[in-house]
Amino acid sequence: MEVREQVLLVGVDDGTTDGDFERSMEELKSLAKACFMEPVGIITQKMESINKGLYVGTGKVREIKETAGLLEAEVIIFDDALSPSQLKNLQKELNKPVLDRTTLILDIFERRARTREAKLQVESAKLKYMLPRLVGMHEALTRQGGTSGSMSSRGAGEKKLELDKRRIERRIGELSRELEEVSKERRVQRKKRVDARIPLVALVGYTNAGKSTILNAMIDAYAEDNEKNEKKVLEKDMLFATLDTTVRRICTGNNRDFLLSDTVGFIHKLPHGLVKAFHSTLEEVENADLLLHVVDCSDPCFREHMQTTHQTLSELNVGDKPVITVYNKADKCSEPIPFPQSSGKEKIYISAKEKKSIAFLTSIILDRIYADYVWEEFMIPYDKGSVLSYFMDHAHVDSLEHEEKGARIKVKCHKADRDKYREYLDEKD
Ligand SMILES: Nc1nc2c(ncn2[C@@H]2O[C@H](COP(=O)(O)OP(=O)(O)OP(=O)(O)O)[C@@H](O)[C@H]2O)c(=O)[nH]1
Ligand SMILES: [Mg+2]
Repeated sequence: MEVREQVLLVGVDDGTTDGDFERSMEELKSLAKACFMEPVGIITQKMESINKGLYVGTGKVREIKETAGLLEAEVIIFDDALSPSQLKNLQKELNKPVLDRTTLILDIFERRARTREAKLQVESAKLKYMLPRLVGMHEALTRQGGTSGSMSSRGAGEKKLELDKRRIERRIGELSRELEEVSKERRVQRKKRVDARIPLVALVGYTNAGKSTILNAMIDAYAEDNEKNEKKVLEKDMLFATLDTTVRRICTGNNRDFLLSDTVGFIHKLPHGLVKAFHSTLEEVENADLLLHVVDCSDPCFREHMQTTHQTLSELNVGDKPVITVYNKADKCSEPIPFPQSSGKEKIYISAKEKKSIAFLTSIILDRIYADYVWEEFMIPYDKGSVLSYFMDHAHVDSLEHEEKGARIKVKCHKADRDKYREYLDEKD
């Protein structure tokens, strides 16, 4: 059996939001577990503001050191992004490896990255985070090696640090060039889709809300049997199961297809730099016609999770896109909520595990993305075959009858198409 590293978790409660702190520490526990670590204890401190030099108070540092010794913790993990000087000082005081929330998230991202783009993005984010913190990391290593103190070894250490810095800077440069290449390929793909005028719907929301489960259920409902398995994505009860953006075509028939994209989940205290690092995968969200904000409404903290998602979306400058809030896992709520049901145009309650809910969600999506579509009847003369085939390819055709003067079709088409082909409208009176 694999030996798990024992870790001690540390957090500061600044008392700003009720219940926020406990939730954050619980989440840190899950993050540590997702990195295959074993949390053996939690130390917390109530403080109005974080200590600039040490994150916690001086007395607390002593307590952490003693507790870590007692519980045989090998690593100490802090619940915030530590500044380079905090990291350096804590490492020195505690004489043990120190990690922070961001490092854990980056570590999980690294494990989960599958596509070339995700791998490049994670490596770049990690190096950018490490660069200003190298000094602290180096000092800790030198101390552990027992070579601190002598002038000659310090000189050698500084030289090594300089070399490491330069190597990392070079690699960051390479990575951003490679990412630009991948991003270009993605843009070509997107242009093809835009030209084909297929609406793009993006699933967004907190990690573990059920985004991938919804995508898979849609594939189950609307894909051919033989391609179901290869199209599906990973859904799992763990943080950040999805790192790559996957776009799938959902074929509901009658020219009412849409593309559905699954994206990386958001989390509380996700560092700004990391959101930016994922910019190119999140471009699908920026280009979406409609966002489905998936919320796990069985989670007691769902309101805070929604808040985090809203913040992250506005960081991505997509805060004003049309949104449907999908309250998912209604089957798991402690207070039963009837589902599927909608509340106004913007909110629906479903369970991704239920077929009826998926059909309901699909009809709500179609109503929204095809809101600019209108029912019309056209009479298209037989010598205008190209107009007829345009409607057959781009409109939702209800009926087609061949009459003496031409083809009579009843369709739901885009308003722009109705205006363009106004002369063929079959106005009865
Ligand atoms: N009971 C119940 N469980 C659900 C429902 N939807 C999803 N789940 C479960 O919730 C867990 C997380 O689902 P995912 O679809 O992987 O969540 P996600 O939003 O894609 O998560 P990330 O990829 O980490 O961002 C899985 O174990 C699902 O089986 C639901 O409606 N009801
Ligand atoms: Mg997922």
